[in-house]
Amino acid sequence: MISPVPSIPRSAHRQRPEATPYVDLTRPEWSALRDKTPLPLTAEEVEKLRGLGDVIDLDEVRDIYLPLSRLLNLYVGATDGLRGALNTFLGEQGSQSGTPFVIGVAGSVAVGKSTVARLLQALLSRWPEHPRVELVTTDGFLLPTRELEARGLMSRKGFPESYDRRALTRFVADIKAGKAEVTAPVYSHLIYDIVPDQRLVVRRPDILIVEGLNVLQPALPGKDGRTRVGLADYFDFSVYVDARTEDIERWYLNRFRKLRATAFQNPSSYFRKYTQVSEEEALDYARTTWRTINKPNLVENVAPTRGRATLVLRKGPDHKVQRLSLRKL
Ligand SMILES: Nc1ncnc2c1ncn2[C@@H]1O[C@H](COP(=O)(O)OP(=O)(O)O)[C@@H](O)[C@H]1O
Ligand SMILES: CC(C)(COP(=O)(O)O)[C@@H](O)C(=O)NCCC(=O)O
Repeated sequence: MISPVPSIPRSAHRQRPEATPYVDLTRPEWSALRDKTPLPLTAEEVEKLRGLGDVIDLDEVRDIYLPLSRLLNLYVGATDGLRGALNTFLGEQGSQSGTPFVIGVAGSVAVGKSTVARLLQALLSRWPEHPRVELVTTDGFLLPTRELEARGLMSRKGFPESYDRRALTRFVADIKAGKAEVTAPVYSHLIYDIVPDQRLVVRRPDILIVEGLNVLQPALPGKDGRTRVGLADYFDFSVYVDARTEDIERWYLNRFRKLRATAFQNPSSYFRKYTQVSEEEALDYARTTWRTINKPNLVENVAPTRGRATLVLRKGPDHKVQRLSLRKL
């Protein structure tokens, strides 16, 4: 008689480690790597970081962002080595040089992308191997207000369709190709629109940081159904800044409250009207914007790209990074 195949007890299924392309680290595990990081921060550099105008806890810089700048420094060197190997293989047809290392920084509105990107720019530029670090935010590629209005997209600002995605991809492709000078439009939070007649100029950086909500979105297929080259195809490394949605909403409302007391007071500010009403009325508007625009965009478009990042930084309610997931090679 054939004996039946023994069934695997349910508990064994549960214990089998889940296959994942990431190595997960707790905050203490990651911050221990700090000791292996050359270039500790000098007092002068600490002052410079403070000058960025962000509320940054310096322990957070030492524990999280300093080791991250070391990891990125290693990646830049290793990518140069790989490029050398490729050039050797391709010979005449290869000969790529002076190609900048491109880092994408993704995440929800108000999760802290700009703060992370500015910190990385400051920390990475301290390394003698790559002193020229440029930072570009994707808002420059939002369609101008008149175009958003014409397409009925004013309440979809930040959604993938509110950008000129082709121009954004071309911009990064040109920088990656080593073009001497590449320009981009400029967005102003003050006027809530693209600034006419102003361009941002990028001249052959060692590292380019591209920060924006949708930088990890795959390209839409072409009309012929073929896959197109997308922005993320040009990234050498990407960071997804992650946190609980309720925490992000709170940060969004806090930032709105702070801006109401500062930048919105400017007579040219698009949001000046919210300084003329009560704080509660102003916050009601911000809550509605969160509920109808930024949260749906996070859920539908931004969060689904998390799994494409090289590194996921998971923040706690106080903005401190609690866990990190780093893609294995
Ligand atoms: N590490 C941090 N510590 C404390 N506050 C932070 C930190 N990072 C961001 N914030 C605050 O959270 C809010 C959103 O950050 P910001 O970088 O403007 O987000 P995003 O660029 O993703 O919209 C801002 O008010 C910012 O000052
Ligand atoms: C300008 C943004 C779309 C972010 O752009 P990004 O640089 O991430 O491409 C966003 O900050 C924004 O203004 N969203 C519109 C809804 C709101 O006012 O919060």
